[in-house]
Amino acid sequence: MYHLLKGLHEYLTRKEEFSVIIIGLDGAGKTTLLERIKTLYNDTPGLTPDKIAPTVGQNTGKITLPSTILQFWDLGGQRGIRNIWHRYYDDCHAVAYVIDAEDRERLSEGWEVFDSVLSSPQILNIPLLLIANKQDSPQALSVEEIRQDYEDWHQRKMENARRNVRYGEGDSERRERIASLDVMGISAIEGTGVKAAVDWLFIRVQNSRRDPQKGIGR
Ligand SMILES: Nc1nc2c(ncn2[C@@H]2O[C@H](COP(=O)(O)OP(=O)(O)OP(=O)(O)O)[C@@H](O)[C@H]2O)c(=O)[nH]1
Ligand SMILES: [Mg+2]
Repeated sequence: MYHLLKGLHEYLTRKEEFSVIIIGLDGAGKTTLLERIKTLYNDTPGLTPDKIAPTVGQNTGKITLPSTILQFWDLGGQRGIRNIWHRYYDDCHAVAYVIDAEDRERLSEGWEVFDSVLSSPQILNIPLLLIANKQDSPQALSVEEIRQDYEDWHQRKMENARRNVRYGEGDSERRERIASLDVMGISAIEGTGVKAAVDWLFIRVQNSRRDPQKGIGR
């Protein structure tokens, strides 16, 4: 009887686990965001910004929410490391793509990389959030400006590629995705907007079609 009740209790209090990957160019603030999430949700605080070095490989962090565990995978964004991202695509349940909204010079590079992420078939149907980080900086572009900058960049790319048939392949799906793209502004350093972004991921992974038991590393 004890085992039966224990089993029932475990079943009823079982938490589904979902994997979220955090990607974006080097210096966008991904690790600062991960550590901020840990500080906001866990008893043990994450690292303070002065203790964070560029990521070579990955960092992980887990938070527990009602009926759900979110496992974050913060992947290094340096050029030579980006080619490992795709290994995580098959088994993740959501993608957070972080943009440095302050670094206008690297926005195009950020969109180029973002565009290649969007064209990956493995993550076509999973929730994707574009995060405009560093909103605490007076130089940062706002959420609306970031969205506009991406749309302008994409428009230019389409015009340049008109004659390139290959770019047109699968583009209607990508356009659909862009039209419904959610962009949120945060400051990983100050913590503003971070809970709203986590809420977005939490709600969206619950509705995602991918099997929660499948996650990365399982
Ligand atoms: N002003 C401001 N600076 C930030 C913010 N988030 C991160 N930074 C700074 O941006 C720099 C890069 O932050 P990281 O978190 O290491 O960036 P990353 O995206 O993890 O970089 P890689 O690990 O190389 O891919 C650091 O100097 C951070 O302190 C923010 O919200 N506002
Ligand atoms: Mg990092």
